[in-house]
Amino acid sequence: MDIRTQKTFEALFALEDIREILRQRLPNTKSPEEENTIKESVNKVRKFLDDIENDAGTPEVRKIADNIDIRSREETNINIQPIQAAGRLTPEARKALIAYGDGYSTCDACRKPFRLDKISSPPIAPFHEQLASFVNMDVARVVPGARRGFQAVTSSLVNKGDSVIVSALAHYTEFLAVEGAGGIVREVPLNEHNIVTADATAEKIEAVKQETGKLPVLVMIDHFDYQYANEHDVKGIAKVAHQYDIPFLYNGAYTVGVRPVDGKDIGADFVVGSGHKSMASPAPSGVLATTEEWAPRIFRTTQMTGDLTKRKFGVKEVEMLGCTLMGSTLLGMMASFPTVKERVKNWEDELKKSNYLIDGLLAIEGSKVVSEYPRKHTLSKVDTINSFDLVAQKNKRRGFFLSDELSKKGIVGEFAGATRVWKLNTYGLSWEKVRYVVDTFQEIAEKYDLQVNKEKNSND
Ligand SMILES: Cc1ncc(COP(=O)(O)O)c(C=O)c1O
Repeated sequence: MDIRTQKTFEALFALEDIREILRQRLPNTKSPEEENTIKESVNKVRKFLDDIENDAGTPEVRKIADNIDIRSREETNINIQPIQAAGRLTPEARKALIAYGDGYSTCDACRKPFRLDKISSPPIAPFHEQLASFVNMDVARVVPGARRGFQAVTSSLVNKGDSVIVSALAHYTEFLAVEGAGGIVREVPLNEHNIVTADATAEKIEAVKQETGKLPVLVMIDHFDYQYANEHDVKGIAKVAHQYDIPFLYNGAYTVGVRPVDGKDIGADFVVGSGHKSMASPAPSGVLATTEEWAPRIFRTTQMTGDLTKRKFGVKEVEMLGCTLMGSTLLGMMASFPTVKERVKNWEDELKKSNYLIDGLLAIEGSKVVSEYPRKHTLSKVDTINSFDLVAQKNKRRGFFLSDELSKKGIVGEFAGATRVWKLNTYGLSWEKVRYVVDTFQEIAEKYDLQVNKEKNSND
Protein backbone atom coordinates (compact mmCIF):
# COMPACT_ATOMS: atom_id res chain seq x y z
CA MET A 1 0.00 0.00 0.00
CA ASP A 2 1.15 3.46 -0.86
CA ILE A 3 2.90 5.11 2.08
CA ARG A 4 0.62 8.14 2.09
CA THR A 5 -2.42 5.91 2.30
CA GLN A 6 -0.92 3.94 5.15
CA LYS A 7 -0.18 7.12 7.03
CA THR A 8 -3.64 8.52 6.41
CA PHE A 9 -5.20 5.39 7.89
CA GLU A 10 -2.84 5.55 10.83
CA ALA A 11 -3.79 9.18 11.47
CA LEU A 12 -7.47 8.20 11.43
CA PHE A 13 -6.86 5.35 13.84
CA ALA A 14 -4.91 7.61 16.18
CA LEU A 15 -7.81 10.05 16.13
CA GLU A 16 -10.07 7.20 17.14
CA ASP A 17 -7.79 6.57 20.13
CA ILE A 18 -8.34 10.17 21.18
CA ARG A 19 -12.08 9.86 20.79
CA GLU A 20 -12.06 6.74 22.94
CA ILE A 21 -10.38 8.62 25.80
CA LEU A 22 -12.85 11.47 25.51
CA ARG A 23 -15.67 8.97 25.54
CA GLN A 24 -14.40 7.29 28.69
CA ARG A 25 -14.20 10.33 30.90
CA LEU A 26 -16.86 12.21 32.80
CA PRO A 27 -17.97 15.56 31.42
CA ASN A 28 -15.77 18.50 32.42
CA THR A 29 -13.10 16.39 33.99
CA LYS A 30 -9.49 16.13 33.03
CA SER A 31 -6.96 13.81 34.55
CA PRO A 32 -3.28 14.53 33.96
CA GLU A 33 -2.73 10.96 32.70
CA GLU A 34 -5.53 11.29 30.19
CA GLU A 35 -4.21 14.63 29.06
CA ASN A 36 -0.83 13.02 28.47
CA THR A 37 -2.30 10.16 26.48
CA ILE A 38 -4.33 12.60 24.42
CA LYS A 39 -1.25 14.69 23.79
CA GLU A 40 0.65 11.60 22.70
CA SER A 41 -2.12 10.61 20.33
CA VAL A 42 -2.35 14.11 18.94
CA ASN A 43 1.39 14.09 18.37
CA LYS A 44 1.06 10.77 16.64
CA VAL A 45 -1.58 12.22 14.32
CA ARG A 46 0.66 15.24 13.68
CA LYS A 47 3.58 12.98 12.90
CA PHE A 48 1.57 10.89 10.47
CA LEU A 49 0.39 14.02 8.76
CA ASP A 50 3.94 15.43 8.66
CA ASP A 51 5.14 12.13 7.22
CA ILE A 52 2.54 12.38 4.51
CA GLU A 53 3.69 15.94 3.79
CA ASN A 54 7.32 14.83 3.59
CA ASP A 55 6.44 11.88 1.40
CA ALA A 56 7.32 9.53 4.24
CA GLY A 57 10.01 8.00 2.12
CA THR A 58 12.67 7.19 4.72
CA PRO A 59 13.54 3.51 5.24
CA GLU A 60 12.54 3.68 8.94
CA VAL A 61 9.09 4.99 8.24
CA ARG A 62 8.68 2.60 5.36
CA LYS A 63 9.55 -0.30 7.67
CA ILE A 64 6.89 0.70 10.18
CA ALA A 65 4.36 1.17 7.43
CA ASP A 66 5.16 -2.21 5.89
CA ASN A 67 4.29 -3.86 9.17
CA ILE A 68 0.88 -2.35 9.32
CA ASP A 69 -1.61 -4.87 8.13
CA ILE A 70 -4.12 -2.92 6.10
CA ARG A 71 -5.38 -4.63 2.97
CA SER A 72 -4.14 -2.94 -0.12
CA ARG A 73 -7.07 -2.15 -2.36
CA GLU A 74 -7.94 0.42 -4.96
CA GLU A 75 -6.01 3.10 -3.08
CA THR A 76 -2.83 2.04 -4.85
CA ASN A 77 -4.20 0.11 -7.80
CA ILE A 78 -6.69 0.54 -10.58
CA ASN A 79 -9.54 -1.72 -9.59
CA ILE A 80 -11.73 -3.06 -12.40
CA GLN A 81 -13.68 -5.41 -10.11
CA PRO A 82 -17.11 -5.89 -11.70
CA ILE A 83 -19.44 -5.36 -8.74
CA GLN A 84 -17.59 -3.02 -6.40
CA ALA A 85 -17.15 0.00 -8.62
CA ALA A 86 -20.18 2.15 -7.87
CA GLY A 87 -20.48 1.09 -4.28
CA ARG A 88 -17.07 2.38 -3.30
CA LEU A 89 -17.42 4.93 -0.52
CA THR A 90 -16.86 8.65 -0.81
CA PRO A 91 -14.46 10.19 1.73
CA GLU A 92 -17.53 11.68 3.42
CA ALA A 93 -19.02 8.22 3.88
CA ARG A 94 -15.74 6.91 5.28
CA LYS A 95 -15.77 9.68 7.88
CA ALA A 96 -19.40 8.93 8.73
CA LEU A 97 -18.43 5.30 9.33
CA ILE A 98 -15.96 6.38 11.95
CA ALA A 99 -18.24 8.91 13.58
CA TYR A 100 -21.44 6.83 13.60
CA GLY A 101 -20.09 3.33 14.18
CA ASP A 102 -22.33 2.85 17.16
CA GLY A 103 -25.50 1.22 15.86
CA TYR A 104 -28.08 3.34 17.66
CA SER A 105 -26.19 6.60 17.28
CA THR A 106 -28.91 7.61 14.82
CA CYS A 107 -31.47 7.36 17.56
CA ASP A 108 -30.37 10.11 20.00
CA ALA A 109 -33.10 12.44 18.80
CA CYS A 110 -35.74 9.83 18.03
CA ARG A 111 -39.01 11.32 19.26
CA LYS A 112 -42.64 10.40 18.81
CA PRO A 113 -43.74 8.78 16.45
CA PHE A 114 -40.57 6.76 17.05
CA ARG A 115 -39.66 5.66 13.59
CA LEU A 116 -36.39 5.85 11.66
CA ASP A 117 -37.80 7.80 8.73
CA LYS A 118 -39.22 10.45 11.10
CA ILE A 119 -35.93 11.37 12.79
CA SER A 120 -34.89 14.89 11.93
CA SER A 121 -31.52 15.05 13.67
CA PRO A 122 -29.42 13.80 11.95
CA PRO A 123 -31.65 14.70 8.97
CA ILE A 124 -32.96 11.20 8.24
CA ALA A 125 -36.54 12.32 7.53
CA PRO A 126 -35.55 14.79 4.78
CA PHE A 127 -33.16 12.17 3.39
CA HIS A 128 -36.12 9.84 2.82
CA GLU A 129 -37.96 12.57 0.96
CA GLN A 130 -34.88 13.31 -1.14
CA LEU A 131 -34.48 9.62 -1.93
CA ALA A 132 -38.08 9.41 -3.17
CA SER A 133 -37.65 12.46 -5.38
CA PHE A 134 -34.24 11.22 -6.61
CA VAL A 135 -35.99 8.29 -8.32
CA ASN A 136 -39.16 10.31 -8.96
CA MET A 137 -41.45 8.29 -6.73
CA ASP A 138 -43.69 9.40 -3.86
CA VAL A 139 -42.42 7.56 -0.80
CA ALA A 140 -39.12 5.86 0.02
CA ARG A 141 -37.55 3.81 2.76
CA VAL A 142 -33.98 2.72 3.25
CA VAL A 143 -33.59 -1.05 3.38
CA PRO A 144 -30.69 -3.42 4.12
CA GLY A 145 -29.90 -4.15 0.47
CA ALA A 146 -32.00 -4.36 -2.68
CA ARG A 147 -32.93 -7.91 -1.70
CA ARG A 148 -34.81 -6.64 1.36
CA GLY A 149 -36.68 -4.25 -0.92
CA PHE A 150 -37.81 -7.20 -3.08
CA GLN A 151 -38.74 -9.07 0.05
CA ALA A 152 -40.91 -6.26 1.44
CA VAL A 153 -42.86 -6.17 -1.84
CA THR A 154 -43.26 -9.92 -2.34
CA SER A 155 -44.18 -10.43 1.29
CA SER A 156 -46.93 -7.82 0.91
CA LEU A 157 -48.26 -8.88 -2.50
CA VAL A 158 -47.58 -12.56 -3.04
CA ASN A 159 -49.65 -15.34 -1.50
CA LYS A 160 -48.98 -19.07 -1.54
CA GLY A 161 -49.01 -20.42 -5.10
CA ASP A 162 -49.13 -16.97 -6.78
CA SER A 163 -47.03 -16.49 -9.90
CA VAL A 164 -44.43 -13.74 -10.21
CA ILE A 165 -42.88 -12.82 -13.56
CA VAL A 166 -39.11 -12.30 -13.58
CA SER A 167 -36.51 -12.23 -16.35
CA ALA A 168 -34.46 -15.26 -17.36
CA LEU A 169 -31.51 -13.22 -16.09
CA ALA A 170 -33.11 -12.25 -12.77
CA HIS A 171 -30.83 -12.05 -9.77
CA TYR A 172 -31.09 -14.98 -7.36
CA THR A 173 -32.35 -12.68 -4.59
CA GLU A 174 -35.53 -12.12 -6.61
CA PHE A 175 -36.11 -15.87 -6.69
CA LEU A 176 -35.57 -16.09 -2.95
CA ALA A 177 -37.89 -13.18 -2.23
CA VAL A 178 -40.66 -14.90 -4.21
CA GLU A 179 -39.94 -18.27 -2.64
CA GLY A 180 -40.00 -16.78 0.85
CA ALA A 181 -43.50 -15.47 0.22
CA GLY A 182 -44.68 -18.86 -1.06
CA GLY A 183 -44.91 -17.71 -4.69
CA ILE A 184 -43.72 -19.34 -7.90
CA VAL A 185 -41.28 -17.68 -10.27
CA ARG A 186 -42.09 -17.61 -14.00
CA GLU A 187 -39.18 -16.56 -16.18
CA VAL A 188 -39.49 -14.52 -19.36
CA PRO A 189 -37.14 -15.98 -22.00
CA LEU A 190 -34.45 -13.83 -23.61
CA ASN A 191 -34.34 -12.89 -27.27
CA GLU A 192 -31.37 -13.70 -29.49
CA HIS A 193 -29.51 -10.66 -28.12
CA ASN A 194 -29.99 -11.70 -24.49
CA ILE A 195 -32.63 -9.04 -23.92
CA VAL A 196 -36.04 -9.27 -22.26
CA THR A 197 -38.70 -7.58 -24.38
CA ALA A 198 -42.22 -6.34 -23.69
CA ASP A 199 -43.67 -8.82 -26.20
CA ALA A 200 -41.97 -11.78 -24.54
CA THR A 201 -43.31 -10.58 -21.18
CA ALA A 202 -46.85 -10.35 -22.55
CA GLU A 203 -46.54 -13.88 -23.94
CA LYS A 204 -45.37 -15.16 -20.58
CA ILE A 205 -48.25 -13.49 -18.75
CA GLU A 206 -50.68 -15.10 -21.21
CA ALA A 207 -49.02 -18.50 -20.78
CA VAL A 208 -49.28 -18.28 -16.98
CA LYS A 209 -52.93 -17.26 -17.24
CA GLN A 210 -53.65 -20.22 -19.52
CA GLU A 211 -51.80 -22.66 -17.34
CA THR A 212 -53.00 -21.59 -13.90
CA GLY A 213 -56.24 -19.79 -14.65
CA LYS A 214 -54.83 -16.79 -12.74
CA LEU A 215 -52.81 -13.74 -13.63
CA PRO A 216 -49.36 -13.27 -12.08
CA VAL A 217 -49.45 -10.89 -9.10
CA LEU A 218 -46.19 -9.06 -9.81
CA VAL A 219 -43.76 -8.37 -12.66
CA MET A 220 -40.21 -7.77 -11.47
CA ILE A 221 -37.51 -6.89 -14.05
CA ASP A 222 -33.88 -5.73 -13.79
CA HIS A 223 -33.16 -2.65 -15.86
CA PHE A 224 -29.60 -3.94 -16.37
CA ASP A 225 -28.94 -7.59 -15.55
CA TYR A 226 -25.97 -8.81 -13.52
CA GLN A 227 -24.71 -11.24 -16.19
CA TYR A 228 -24.19 -9.02 -19.22
CA ALA A 229 -25.38 -5.64 -17.93
CA ASN A 230 -27.63 -5.52 -21.00
CA GLU A 231 -30.44 -3.00 -20.95
CA HIS A 232 -33.95 -4.47 -20.85
CA ASP A 233 -37.10 -2.72 -22.00
CA VAL A 234 -38.40 -1.81 -18.54
CA LYS A 235 -40.69 0.93 -19.82
CA GLY A 236 -42.34 -1.34 -22.39
CA ILE A 237 -42.60 -4.14 -19.84
CA ALA A 238 -44.18 -1.84 -17.22
CA LYS A 239 -46.76 -0.84 -19.82
CA VAL A 240 -47.59 -4.47 -20.58
CA ALA A 241 -47.85 -5.29 -16.86
CA HIS A 242 -50.28 -2.42 -16.34
CA GLN A 243 -52.41 -3.54 -19.28
CA TYR A 244 -53.06 -6.66 -17.22
CA ASP A 245 -53.40 -4.61 -14.04
CA ILE A 246 -50.27 -6.20 -12.59
CA PRO A 247 -47.89 -4.00 -10.54
CA PHE A 248 -44.35 -3.56 -11.84
CA LEU A 249 -41.18 -3.64 -9.73
CA TYR A 250 -38.18 -1.96 -11.33
CA ASN A 251 -34.90 -3.49 -10.15
CA GLY A 252 -32.41 -0.64 -10.28
CA ALA A 253 -29.56 -2.41 -8.48
CA TYR A 254 -27.29 -1.41 -11.39
CA THR A 255 -28.83 2.00 -12.08
CA VAL A 256 -30.06 3.89 -9.01
CA GLY A 257 -27.04 5.97 -7.98
CA VAL A 258 -25.10 5.78 -11.24
CA ARG A 259 -27.50 7.08 -13.87
CA PRO A 260 -30.73 9.07 -13.74
CA VAL A 261 -33.78 6.95 -12.87
CA ASP A 262 -37.30 8.31 -13.30
CA GLY A 263 -39.67 5.80 -11.72
CA LYS A 264 -42.84 7.58 -12.87
CA ASP A 265 -41.63 7.85 -16.45
CA ILE A 266 -40.77 4.15 -16.47
CA GLY A 267 -44.19 3.35 -15.03
CA ALA A 268 -42.80 1.62 -11.96
CA ASP A 269 -44.96 0.86 -8.96
CA PHE A 270 -41.83 0.00 -7.00
CA VAL A 271 -38.24 1.12 -7.52
CA VAL A 272 -35.52 -0.83 -5.76
CA GLY A 273 -31.87 0.24 -5.56
CA SER A 274 -28.77 -1.14 -3.90
CA GLY A 275 -26.71 1.21 -1.73
CA HIS A 276 -23.55 -0.91 -1.63
CA LYS A 277 -23.72 -1.70 -5.32
CA SER A 278 -24.53 1.66 -6.83
CA MET A 279 -24.86 4.43 -4.24
CA ALA A 280 -21.36 4.67 -2.75
CA SER A 281 -22.72 3.29 0.50
CA PRO A 282 -21.71 0.76 3.14
CA ALA A 283 -23.31 -2.71 3.08
CA PRO A 284 -26.01 -3.68 3.60
CA SER A 285 -27.98 -0.74 2.26
CA GLY A 286 -30.54 0.01 -0.38
CA VAL A 287 -33.72 1.84 -1.17
CA LEU A 288 -37.33 0.86 -1.78
CA ALA A 289 -39.52 3.57 -3.27
CA THR A 290 -43.16 3.42 -4.26
CA THR A 291 -46.23 5.44 -5.19
CA GLU A 292 -48.89 7.04 -2.98
CA GLU A 293 -51.17 4.27 -4.18
CA TRP A 294 -49.00 1.38 -3.01
CA ALA A 295 -47.34 2.95 0.04
CA PRO A 296 -50.16 2.13 2.50
CA ARG A 297 -49.95 -1.55 1.58
CA ILE A 298 -46.15 -1.93 1.49
CA PHE A 299 -45.50 0.32 4.45
CA ARG A 300 -48.52 -0.76 6.49
CA THR A 301 -48.18 -0.25 10.23
CA THR A 302 -48.60 -2.92 12.86
CA GLN A 303 -51.97 -4.00 14.17
CA MET A 304 -50.45 -6.13 16.91
CA THR A 305 -50.66 -5.37 20.58
CA GLY A 306 -49.06 -6.94 23.60
CA ASP A 307 -52.24 -7.65 25.48
CA LEU A 308 -50.80 -8.86 28.76
CA THR A 309 -49.24 -5.52 29.59
CA LYS A 310 -51.39 -3.44 27.21
CA ARG A 311 -48.55 -2.58 24.90
CA LYS A 312 -49.01 -0.88 21.55
CA PHE A 313 -46.31 -0.44 18.95
CA GLY A 314 -47.39 2.82 17.41
CA VAL A 315 -46.52 3.45 13.80
CA LYS A 316 -43.95 0.70 13.36
CA GLU A 317 -44.04 -0.64 9.81
CA VAL A 318 -44.39 -4.41 9.52
CA GLU A 319 -42.23 -4.96 6.44
CA MET A 320 -39.50 -2.69 7.81
CA LEU A 321 -39.63 -4.50 11.16
CA GLY A 322 -40.03 -1.06 12.68
CA CYS A 323 -36.72 0.47 11.67
CA THR A 324 -34.13 -0.59 9.12
CA LEU A 325 -30.67 0.94 8.67
CA MET A 326 -29.08 2.52 11.67
CA GLY A 327 -25.74 4.00 12.67
CA SER A 328 -22.92 4.15 10.19
CA THR A 329 -24.69 2.26 7.41
CA LEU A 330 -27.40 4.88 7.12
CA LEU A 331 -25.14 7.84 7.85
CA GLY A 332 -22.64 6.56 5.30
CA MET A 333 -25.39 6.41 2.71
CA MET A 334 -26.53 9.92 3.62
CA ALA A 335 -22.98 11.28 3.55
CA SER A 336 -22.44 10.01 -0.01
CA PHE A 337 -25.82 11.16 -1.28
CA PRO A 338 -24.87 14.69 -2.41
CA THR A 339 -22.05 13.18 -4.52
CA VAL A 340 -24.32 10.45 -5.82
CA LYS A 341 -26.98 12.99 -6.86
CA GLU A 342 -24.35 14.90 -8.83
CA ARG A 343 -22.55 11.95 -10.37
CA VAL A 344 -25.61 10.52 -12.12
CA LYS A 345 -25.31 13.53 -14.44
CA ASN A 346 -21.99 12.14 -15.71
CA TRP A 347 -23.45 8.90 -16.98
CA GLU A 348 -22.89 9.71 -20.66
CA ASP A 349 -19.19 10.28 -20.01
CA GLU A 350 -19.03 7.04 -18.00
CA LEU A 351 -20.48 5.26 -21.05
CA LYS A 352 -17.88 6.83 -23.32
CA LYS A 353 -15.14 5.49 -21.05
CA SER A 354 -16.77 2.07 -20.96
CA ASN A 355 -16.93 1.95 -24.78
CA TYR A 356 -13.38 3.27 -25.08
CA LEU A 357 -12.15 0.38 -22.97
CA ILE A 358 -14.20 -2.23 -24.83
CA ASP A 359 -13.02 -0.85 -28.19
CA GLY A 360 -9.45 -1.07 -26.92
CA LEU A 361 -9.98 -4.72 -26.02
CA LEU A 362 -11.73 -5.51 -29.29
CA ALA A 363 -8.70 -4.12 -31.09
CA ILE A 364 -6.77 -7.11 -29.73
CA GLU A 365 -6.95 -10.08 -32.09
CA GLY A 366 -9.43 -12.75 -30.94
CA SER A 367 -11.07 -10.69 -28.15
CA LYS A 368 -14.85 -10.40 -28.03
CA VAL A 369 -17.48 -8.58 -26.02
CA VAL A 370 -20.29 -10.83 -24.84
CA SER A 371 -22.52 -8.01 -23.58
CA GLU A 372 -24.57 -5.95 -26.03
CA TYR A 373 -22.43 -3.51 -27.95
CA PRO A 374 -21.99 -0.52 -28.03
CA ARG A 375 -22.11 -0.61 -24.27
CA LYS A 376 -24.94 1.08 -22.40
CA HIS A 377 -23.39 0.27 -19.04
CA THR A 378 -19.96 0.42 -17.42
CA LEU A 379 -20.12 -3.25 -16.42
CA SER A 380 -19.27 -5.55 -19.34
CA LYS A 381 -18.65 -9.21 -20.02
CA VAL A 382 -15.77 -10.00 -22.34
CA ASP A 383 -14.42 -13.17 -23.90
CA THR A 384 -10.65 -13.49 -24.19
CA ILE A 385 -10.54 -17.24 -24.89
CA ASN A 386 -9.10 -16.64 -28.35
CA SER A 387 -6.72 -13.89 -27.30
CA PHE A 388 -5.12 -13.81 -23.84
CA ASP A 389 -6.16 -17.34 -23.03
CA LEU A 390 -4.29 -18.72 -26.06
CA VAL A 391 -1.18 -17.16 -24.55
CA ALA A 392 -2.09 -18.52 -21.10
CA GLN A 393 -2.23 -22.08 -22.44
CA LYS A 394 1.46 -21.85 -23.37
CA ASN A 395 2.52 -19.84 -20.32
CA LYS A 396 3.80 -21.49 -17.16
CA ARG A 397 1.35 -19.45 -15.06
CA ARG A 398 -1.50 -20.86 -17.19
CA GLY A 399 -4.85 -19.38 -16.11
CA PHE A 400 -3.13 -16.87 -13.84
CA PHE A 401 -1.03 -15.37 -16.63
CA LEU A 402 -3.30 -12.42 -17.41
CA SER A 403 -3.97 -11.54 -13.76
CA ASP A 404 -0.23 -11.67 -13.07
CA GLU A 405 0.55 -9.39 -15.99
CA LEU A 406 -2.17 -6.94 -15.00
CA SER A 407 -1.21 -6.82 -11.36
CA LYS A 408 2.42 -6.10 -12.27
CA LYS A 409 1.05 -2.94 -13.84
CA GLY A 410 -1.18 -2.13 -10.86
CA ILE A 411 -4.47 -3.30 -12.35
CA VAL A 412 -6.51 -5.53 -10.05
CA GLY A 413 -10.07 -6.70 -9.51
CA GLU A 414 -10.56 -9.44 -12.10
CA PHE A 415 -11.03 -12.89 -10.59
CA ALA A 416 -7.50 -14.23 -10.77
CA GLY A 417 -7.40 -17.49 -12.70
CA ALA A 418 -10.88 -16.93 -14.18
CA THR A 419 -10.22 -14.65 -17.12
CA ARG A 420 -11.58 -16.59 -20.08
CA VAL A 421 -15.09 -15.15 -20.15
CA TRP A 422 -15.12 -12.52 -17.47
CA LYS A 423 -16.54 -9.23 -16.26
CA LEU A 424 -15.04 -5.85 -15.57
CA ASN A 425 -16.34 -2.42 -14.67
CA THR A 426 -14.98 1.02 -15.55
CA TYR A 427 -17.34 3.03 -13.35
CA GLY A 428 -15.67 6.00 -11.69
CA LEU A 429 -12.27 5.55 -13.34
CA SER A 430 -10.78 8.74 -14.73
CA TRP A 431 -10.04 9.02 -18.45
CA GLU A 432 -6.35 8.83 -17.57
CA LYS A 433 -6.88 5.49 -15.82
CA VAL A 434 -9.09 4.07 -18.55
CA ARG A 435 -6.46 4.95 -21.16
CA TYR A 436 -3.80 3.37 -18.97
CA VAL A 437 -5.86 0.17 -18.71
CA VAL A 438 -6.34 0.02 -22.49
CA ASP A 439 -2.64 0.71 -23.12
CA THR A 440 -1.72 -2.00 -20.63
CA PHE A 441 -4.00 -4.60 -22.23
CA GLN A 442 -2.55 -3.78 -25.63
CA GLU A 443 1.04 -3.80 -24.37
CA ILE A 444 0.52 -7.25 -22.82
CA ALA A 445 -1.02 -8.43 -26.10
CA GLU A 446 1.91 -7.16 -28.15
CA LYS A 447 4.45 -8.58 -25.71
CA TYR A 448 2.97 -12.04 -26.38
CA ASP A 449 2.62 -11.59 -30.15
CA LEU A 450 -1.11 -11.00 -30.36
CA GLN A 451 -2.03 -8.58 -33.15
CA VAL A 452 -3.36 -5.19 -32.06
CA ASN A 453 -5.31 -3.16 -34.56
CA LYS A 454 -4.64 0.34 -33.19
CA GLU A 455 -6.96 1.86 -35.82
CA LYS A 456 -9.86 0.20 -34.02
CA ASN A 457 -9.17 2.24 -30.88
CA SER A 458 -12.10 4.57 -30.54
CA ASN A 459 -11.71 8.30 -30.19
CA ASP A 460 -12.86 9.56 -26.84
C1 LIG B 1 -29.37 -7.31 -10.50
C2 LIG B 1 -29.23 -7.44 -9.02
N1 LIG B 1 -30.30 -7.28 -8.24
C3 LIG B 1 -30.20 -7.37 -6.90
C4 LIG B 1 -29.02 -7.61 -6.27
C5 LIG B 1 -28.99 -7.72 -4.77
O1 LIG B 1 -28.55 -6.50 -4.25
P1 LIG B 1 -28.24 -6.32 -2.71
O2 LIG B 1 -26.91 -6.93 -2.45
O3 LIG B 1 -28.27 -4.84 -2.50
O4 LIG B 1 -29.33 -7.01 -1.94
C6 LIG B 1 -27.88 -7.77 -7.03
C7 LIG B 1 -26.61 -8.04 -6.35
O5 LIG B 1 -25.62 -8.47 -6.88
C8 LIG B 1 -27.98 -7.69 -8.45
O6 LIG B 1 -26.91 -7.84 -9.23
